[in-house]
Amino acid sequence: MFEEEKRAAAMEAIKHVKSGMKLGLGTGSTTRYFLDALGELVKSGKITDIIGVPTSKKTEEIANSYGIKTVNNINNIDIDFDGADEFDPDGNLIKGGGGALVREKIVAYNSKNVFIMVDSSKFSEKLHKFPLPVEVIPFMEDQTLSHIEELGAKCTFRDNKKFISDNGNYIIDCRFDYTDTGLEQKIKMIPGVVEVGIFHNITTKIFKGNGNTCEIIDIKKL
Ligand SMILES: O=C(CO)[C@H](O)[C@H](O)COP(=O)(O)O
Repeated sequence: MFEEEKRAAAMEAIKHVKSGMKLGLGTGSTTRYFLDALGELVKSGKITDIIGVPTSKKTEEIANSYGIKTVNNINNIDIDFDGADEFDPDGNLIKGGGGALVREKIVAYNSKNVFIMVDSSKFSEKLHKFPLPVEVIPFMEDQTLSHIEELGAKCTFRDNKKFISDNGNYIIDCRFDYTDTGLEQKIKMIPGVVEVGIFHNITTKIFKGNGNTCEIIDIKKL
């Protein structure tokens, strides 16, 4: 439904890619528009010497199909390009709808700039719409879920534990009345929790599709 807006966001964001850059490569349908456009630029030789850090096996496969070099361990990533499931006016994000939140947060945290590409449906004044994804190890996982529920959520294992992340873990989708960023630390303290899909104070710019145009929201000064 919002495909035109996703594409508009990706086409605006990709203008910031320069040859020789180290890029974080996100996961999801919006980032797919970015990856396909980047792939065409690399194939045509308009952009060269890119190194990508993929945030999922799917993204790695797409990048490699275009001949983009990918690595899993590198310093000084210039720009991380990724999507989000929900964002607020301060650039706080909910991520993990595609189950890639662990690698996405590691890449974002280690990038000089984080550019988030979204369609207009992802905006909320306060984060509350999208259930908060939490990645947990497959050991005593039912107890881990119970401890998260004690914080005020209704939790379910994604696809009844049939969904397994690229890291071999389960994802729990947590429905809070609204997702206060303070929950990130409270949930991460629970033994068994690997990562929480709250991305607080990480975003540099948001590229928000609006019809066939894109609004750029500056969160942090570059
Ligand atoms: O966090 C993510 C994956 O873990 C995705 O970036 C997020 O789910 C947005 O995906 P889409 O662009 O398909 O809406």
